[in-house]
This record gives sequence, structure tokens and C-alpha cells, in this order.
Amino acid sequence: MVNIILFGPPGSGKGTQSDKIVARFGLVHLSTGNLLRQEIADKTPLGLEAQSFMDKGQLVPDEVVIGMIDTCLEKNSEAKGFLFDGFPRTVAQAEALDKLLSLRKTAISKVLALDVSETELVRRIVERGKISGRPDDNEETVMKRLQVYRNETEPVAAHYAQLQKVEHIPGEGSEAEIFEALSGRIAPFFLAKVEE
Ligand SMILES: Nc1ncnc2c1ncn2[C@@H]1O[C@H](COP(=O)(O)OP(=O)(O)OP(=O)(O)O)[C@@H](O)[C@H]1O
Ligand SMILES: Nc1ncnc2c1ncn2[C@@H]1O[C@H](COP(=O)(O)O)[C@@H](O)[C@H]1O
Repeated sequence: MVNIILFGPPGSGKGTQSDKIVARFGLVHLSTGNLLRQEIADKTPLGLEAQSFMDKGQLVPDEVVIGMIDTCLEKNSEAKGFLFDGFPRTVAQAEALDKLLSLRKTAISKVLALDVSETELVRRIVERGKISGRPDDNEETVMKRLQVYRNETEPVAAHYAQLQKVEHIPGEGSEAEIFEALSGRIAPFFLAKVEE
């Protein structure tokens, strides 16, 4: 299996690039943000619990998102690999993910981290807010989300850097350029499988 974490702060282009990556490589896209927004749209108890955290730019409790990912891995047991987007966001989530994958005799292949300046992140999210309808797409909430990212999510990169799994990719430039840079890091995992 090929398991990629697309890592980066809010607004760095993870969702945009995920759509292109899954189309090219056939990985299953697991975006915890999208899964949580679907729960909210469906008005489930999980969605109602998550909404209060999301609207304030806070993280949803670890056990909630880890449970969601566990269920998705189980449902997609035949997948050739996964693209994780917006997960893991805490070291506890990363450790739980490593265990869930190891139970399935697999592991994270690569963490691809998109680097974008804070000014550009805020610009993109405020711009997205004009059409997204997301209550967390405004300047005040994005500042909170960036603070949460620095405090709780950046240590996840250090967790995988210890395992030599992290590569940084410039996240500013055209979507096509960024996609080619990401594809160039993912393709070798598929070539290696063919040569085995
Ligand atoms: N290379 C790029 N240049 C300029 N704008 C971009 C680029 N890539 C994505 N965007 C725009 O920036 C916004 C954020 O992108 P996207 O939703 O993919 O980010 P994200 O990392 O998934 O964000 P979040 O974690 O907040 O959901 C979107 O409006 C998207 O169209
Ligand atoms: N992995 C996650 N852990 C905790 N909270 C999460 C996680 N993924 C998403 N969330 C919540 O949803 C919003 C939006 O997520 P995006 O990935 O940016 O769409 C995020 O601010 C958290 O509240």
C-alpha cells in the first residue's frame, strides 16, 4: 500500500491538490475536515459535537477523529493506499494512525508538507470565505486556526521527521506546478511496487 499524508496549514492547498492526486494515483482520499462537515450537514450527534469546536477554530477531540479514520480504513480494506488530508493534526493522532496502519501491516510512506507564507494563507482563506459558506473561513477564526496549527499540528511533522518521512514542497505558485512537484514525490512509490 502507498499511504501519503498531505500536510500543511489551513489554506495551504491540501484539498485542491488532493483532488488531483487521487485522480492520478487512485488513492482513497480521507479528509477529516470533509468528513466532519458531512456529519454536520447530516445533523448527526457527532456533527453537532464537532460543530462547536470547528466554528471556533479549535480541534475536534482526538478520539472523535481517530474513530472516524478507523471506520474509513475498515470500509476501504481493498484500497491500494490512502491520501490523508487534515489528519493527523496532533501527535496523539499520528501515534494512533501509525498503530491503525501497523495492524493492517502497512505504514505511512511519505509526508508531503506544503509551505505557504502566513500572509498568503490568510488571503486565500478570506477569499475562499466569500463563496465557501464555511463559518470558519474568516480572518478572526483563521488566526485562531493558525495558532492551533503552530502549537498542536506542527509537532506532527517532527514526529515523522524522526522517521525521515517528511519532504517540504513550495505551496505558492500555480496549482499545476505544485501538483507536478507532489506527483514527482509520490510516483516512485508506485514504480517501486512494479519493480518488486
Ligand atoms: N496554488 C494556489 N494558489 C492560489 N490559491 C490557491 C492555490 N491552491 C489552492 N488555492 C486556493 O486557496 C484556498 C485554500 O485551498 P484549499 O481549500 O485547497 O486548502 P486546504 O489546505 O485544504 O485548506 P483547509 O485546511 O482550510 O481546508 C482555496 O480557495 C483554493 O482555491
Ligand atoms: N484531524 C483533525 N483533528 C481535529 N479536528 C479536525 C481534524 N480535521 C479537521 N478538524 C476540524 O475541522 C476544521 C476544518 O478542517 P479542515 O481540514 O481545515 O477542512 C478544523 O479547524 C478542525 O476544527
